[in-house]
Amino acid sequence: MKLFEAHNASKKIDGKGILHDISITISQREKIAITGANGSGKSSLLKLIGGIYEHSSGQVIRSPLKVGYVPEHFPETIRFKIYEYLMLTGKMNKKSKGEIKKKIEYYATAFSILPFLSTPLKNCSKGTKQKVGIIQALMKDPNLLLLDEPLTGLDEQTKKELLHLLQSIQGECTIIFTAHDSLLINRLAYREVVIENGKIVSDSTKSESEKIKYILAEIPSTDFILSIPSLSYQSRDGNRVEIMVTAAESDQVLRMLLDQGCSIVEVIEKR
Ligand SMILES: Nc1ncnc2c1ncn2[C@@H]1O[C@H](COP(=O)(O)OP(=O)(O)OP(=O)(O)O)[C@@H](O)[C@H]1O
Repeated sequence: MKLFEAHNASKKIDGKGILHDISITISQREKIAITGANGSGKSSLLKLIGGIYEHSSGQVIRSPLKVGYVPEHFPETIRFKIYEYLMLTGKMNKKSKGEIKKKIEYYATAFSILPFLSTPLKNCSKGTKQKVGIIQALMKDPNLLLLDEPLTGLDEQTKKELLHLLQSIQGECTIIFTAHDSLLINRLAYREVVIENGKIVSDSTKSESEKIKYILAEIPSTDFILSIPSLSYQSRDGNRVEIMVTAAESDQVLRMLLDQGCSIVEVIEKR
């Protein structure tokens, strides 16, 4: 199902052309990275897709969508504690108090921010603020999640954590994000749209060898995994880990795991 179509759409603000001749079709469940240099128009394209910017000319068709939008910068002046802020955004989405409480508890646990729920947002780390930004968007149960540079300024560990959280968002949700960070572009997106001076200059889907695979393995100890810095993994129950690799590198990693006496439980490709 198509979620968004633009045909030669342009956007001007105060007479200045920001986006030019944008033609693009986006379908349900896609995971798209919008990349390009600073000031090229990435955020503006994201806003056009989400309906935050209306087009000035051309044609834009949007399906009726619940859009969750995570801005690049969390407003620094918000005086609320995390819990209060999420309650408030939940109420703005017309959810019942019980439902909001349940969702806050669920996402605060999943995003490991339970201990900070009573902390004022302005005192939180950038990573925690970013998680809160994503939670407020997810609480809408969006079918389109838009993230503006979600990993910028975070340390490597928090980047990996957020990557896993974004990958674990199940269902029909379409995710579109702007990024400079190769981690998110390589590991989350299946399609990359490159923008230059407000124009789309490339729109490509990953080849089979670039697709991501997940290896679920039982390992004697995490030391071996930790010794490979580029490998991204998440601990599962007991001594199980889920390791994320590109299809091209999966055979080599499988061999390394077997050499180390690990047993392979499952290898899956996720979309
Ligand atoms: N609301 C606005 N008012 C005026 N100019 C704007 C507005 N939004 C975007 N622009 C201009 O449009 C151009 C593209 O901006 P945009 O934020 O979309 O780029 P970007 O690729 O996301 O940049 P960055 O990587 O630095 O975040 C810039 O020249 C910017 O100044």
